[in-house]
Amino acid sequence: MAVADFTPTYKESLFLPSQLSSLSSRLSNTRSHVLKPFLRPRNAKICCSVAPNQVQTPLAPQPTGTKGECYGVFCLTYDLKAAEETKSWKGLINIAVSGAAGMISNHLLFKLASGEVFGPDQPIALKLLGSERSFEALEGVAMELEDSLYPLLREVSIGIDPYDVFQDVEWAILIGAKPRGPGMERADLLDINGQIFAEQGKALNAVASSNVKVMVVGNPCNTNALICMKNAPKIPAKNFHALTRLDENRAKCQLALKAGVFYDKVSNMTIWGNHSTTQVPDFLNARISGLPAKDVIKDTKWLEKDFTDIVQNRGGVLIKKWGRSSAASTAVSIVDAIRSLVTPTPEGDWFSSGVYTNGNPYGIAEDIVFSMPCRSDGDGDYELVKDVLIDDFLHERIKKSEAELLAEKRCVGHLTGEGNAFCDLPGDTMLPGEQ
Ligand SMILES: NC(=O)C1=CN([C@@H]2O[C@H](COP(=O)(O)OP(=O)(O)OC[C@H]3O[C@@H](n4cnc5c(N)ncnc54)[C@H](OP(=O)(O)O)[C@@H]3O)[C@@H](O)[C@H]2O)C=CC1
Ligand SMILES: O=C([O-])CC(=O)C(=O)O
Repeated sequence: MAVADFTPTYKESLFLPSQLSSLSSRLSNTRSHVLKPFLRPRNAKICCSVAPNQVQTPLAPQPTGTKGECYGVFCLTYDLKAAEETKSWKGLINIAVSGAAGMISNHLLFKLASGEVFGPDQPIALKLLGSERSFEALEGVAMELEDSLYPLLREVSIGIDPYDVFQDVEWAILIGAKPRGPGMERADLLDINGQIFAEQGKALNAVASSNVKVMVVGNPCNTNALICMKNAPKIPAKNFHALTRLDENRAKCQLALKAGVFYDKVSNMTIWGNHSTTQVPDFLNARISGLPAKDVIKDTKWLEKDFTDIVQNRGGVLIKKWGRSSAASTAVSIVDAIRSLVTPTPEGDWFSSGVYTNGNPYGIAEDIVFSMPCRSDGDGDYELVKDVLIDDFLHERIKKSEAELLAEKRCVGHLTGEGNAFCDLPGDTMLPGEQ
C-alpha cells in the first residue's frame, strides 16, 4: 500500500522560509496530489481540506523552526479511514527519540518506521529531539525518513525543546547523551548527563502520556534512568527501563559460540546489575537447547572468567576495532527490548531489562535501577521472574554491581531530590565501551 492511497489534509505546521521553499519544490516535483505547506501562527486552528495544488499564501514567518514541529511531507496528514487496507490498523502512537541525529538513532528510526518494532498494523508518529548543534542533522534525518515512504510512518516532527517534543508520547527512547571524553571523570559524566535526564524527566512528567514507557539508552543508562524517573513522579516508576538488552544479546552470542549451537538455542539469559563492566551475565540460570548452560558447557573456568570478561568488555573491544561504539547492534537491542514488552514472553523464558528495584524478590537494594529478569504479557508492562537460582558466585557479583550503582546514586543526589551529592565511585567503574 502506498502513502499516495490516502487523502491528504493539512496539519498544523510552521516552517522556516528556507524550509518552505525547498520543501515546496520537493513536494511539487514529486507528488502532484500533495498540497504545498504554508506558514500559520502556532495557535491557529487547523484548516479544512484544500483543493489539490492550491497554493496558500504564507503567513508571517516564524522566528524558529525548532519547536517540535512537523517535518516536510509529514505535515500533511492522511485520512487513515480513506483506504480499505487500513481498516484493521490500530490507532496512531507517538514515539519520542532523543539523540535522534546520533548513530544509534540512525539505525533505530528506520526500524521503528518499518513496523519491525510495534507491528505491521501499528501506525506511528516519530517525535525527534535534537539540540541547536544537531538541528540541521535532524532535518537530514527527517528528509531520509520522508524519502523512505514508510506506510506506517504517519508523522515526523523535530525539535529541541523536550516540553514540545514529548507532548503526548506513549514511548520515549532516550539516547542522546554526552560521550565521556579523554580525561573526563566519571563523576563529571554522571553530572552532565544526569542534568539532561533530569530535565527530560521533568518534561515527560509535564507533557507525556501518563503511562509513557521510557527506555533510557544514553550512558550511564541505569543512573540516568533513575534520575529521569525521580524527576517524573506522575509516571509509574515501573515504566522506566535502562537498556541492558545489548548485553543480553552479547551474552547469548558467546554462549552459543562456545556451545557450538546457533544463538536461537540460548534462552533465559539474565544480565544482572549495571550497564558497566560490573554487569553480571548469568550462566547459572541460562539455558542452551532447554538444558542448563552449565550442563552443556562444562568448562566452569571459562564460564566464570572468560565468558564474564568477554561480555563485560565487548563494547570496548568493538570500539578499538571499529573506531566507534556499537550503534547498529544497540539499535537492534532497543528493538528487542521494546518488542519484549509489547509481545508476550515465550513460555518459560525471560528477558533482561534495567528496572526499578523496589519490591524485588532477590534482596537487591531498593531505589536503584538494576538489570533483572523480566517477563511480559505483551501489554507494555512486565513482572520480575521469581524462580531463579542465586549461588554464592552470582550473589557476590551482583553485590559488586549493586555497590557501584549505590555509589552512582550518591553521586547524583543533587539530581534525584536527595540533597547533596557525595561521590565515592569505585576506581575501576567503567562503561562497557571504555576498555
Ligand atoms: N545502553 C547501551 O547498551 C548503550 C548505550 N550507548 C550510549 O548511547 C548514547 C548515544 O550513542 P550514539 O548514538 O552512538 O552517540 P552519538 O554521539 O552518535 O549521538 C549521541 C547524541 O547525543 C546528543 N548529545 C546530548 N548531549 C550532548 C552533549 N553534551 N555533547 C554531545 N552530544 C550530546 C547529541 O545529539 P544532540 O546534539 O541532538 O543532543 C548526539 O547526537 C551514548 O551515551 C552511548 O554511550 C551506546 C551503546 C550501547
Ligand atoms: O560505552 C559506550 O558508549 C558503549 C556501550 O555502552 C556498549 O558498547 O555497551
